[in-house]
Amino acid sequence: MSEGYAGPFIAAEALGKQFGTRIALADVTFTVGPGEIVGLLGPNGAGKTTLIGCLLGFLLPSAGSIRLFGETAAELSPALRGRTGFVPQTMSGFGWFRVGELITYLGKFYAQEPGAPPPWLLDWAGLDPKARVKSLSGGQKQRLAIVLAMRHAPDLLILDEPVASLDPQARRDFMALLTRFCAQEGRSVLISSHILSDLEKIATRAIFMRHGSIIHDTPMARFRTSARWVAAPRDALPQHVSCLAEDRDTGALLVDGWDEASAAALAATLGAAPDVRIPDLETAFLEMTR
Ligand SMILES: Nc1ncnc2c1ncn2[C@@H]1O[C@H](COP(=O)(O)OP(=O)(O)OP(=O)(O)O)[C@@H](O)[C@H]1O
Repeated sequence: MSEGYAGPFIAAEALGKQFGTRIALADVTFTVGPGEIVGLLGPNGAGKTTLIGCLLGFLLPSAGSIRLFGETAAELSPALRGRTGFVPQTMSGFGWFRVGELITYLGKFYAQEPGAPPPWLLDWAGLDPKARVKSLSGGQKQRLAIVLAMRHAPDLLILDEPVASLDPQARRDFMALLTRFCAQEGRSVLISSHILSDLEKIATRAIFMRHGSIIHDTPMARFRTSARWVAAPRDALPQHVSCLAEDRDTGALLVDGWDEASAAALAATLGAAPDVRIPDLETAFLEMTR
């Protein structure tokens, strides 16, 4: 990132990825700016891990481009790599290292060696620095992966299903920790998770993926104020309201762009006030990605 760079931290443009004939990503375009906590939502096989792989330069795009801090992701300079942190789905390897040794050892790979992790991060993780990595439980290994990704105070943190093996208390504490991390001016998070109640609390934006494509990208503030379940026929919706999905059980429509004017217009069309409900992220997700 050149001095004074003020663009998005992540910029994907018409990104595509194929494995042989299998299309894992198709025409994915989005940006993530400073200060955003972006939740990446999608059912199994939607392409989240592939997208993260392209972001980290582990996978090369088959089409389009993906840039971090303005530079091609796969050719990121060591200095910019040091401004990112990554938490994988599972941490493997390094079994014979002791926790403290591994933290010190991996610090040596940075362009500028970071100091020891901040005490609040180590307190959260609660790991014995003398314990062998191979002796840690799945949840403890995940805490270690989080310490390793955050120890150098990266500007951009990318997390692929980071909380699946954390217990409820550790998960809750981690979500608070992420919010605290982003409160530092200008830091960003891209987090893929199936625990939508967590994302609902901390994300500032949600990107919904299905079959390798983005099907909806919304600020959470907009989702809260203008996404609604509305009991009405599709052709009765006011023009400025778009339909995102239909609840197969009740027939209600999930709409975006709902406001007071929509309610008045629809009531006039139907001759009665429609039944309108506020969606949660999980039910919206289930109907949109079905
Ligand atoms: N190395 C690979 N070779 C072939 N196909 C692959 C490879 N990696 C991923 N895929 C395919 O690409 C698609 C997207 O997979 P991906 O792992 O990105 O999904 P995901 O959204 O992360 O899923 P999950 O929630 O289960 O982790 C799937 O159809 C998957 O089978």
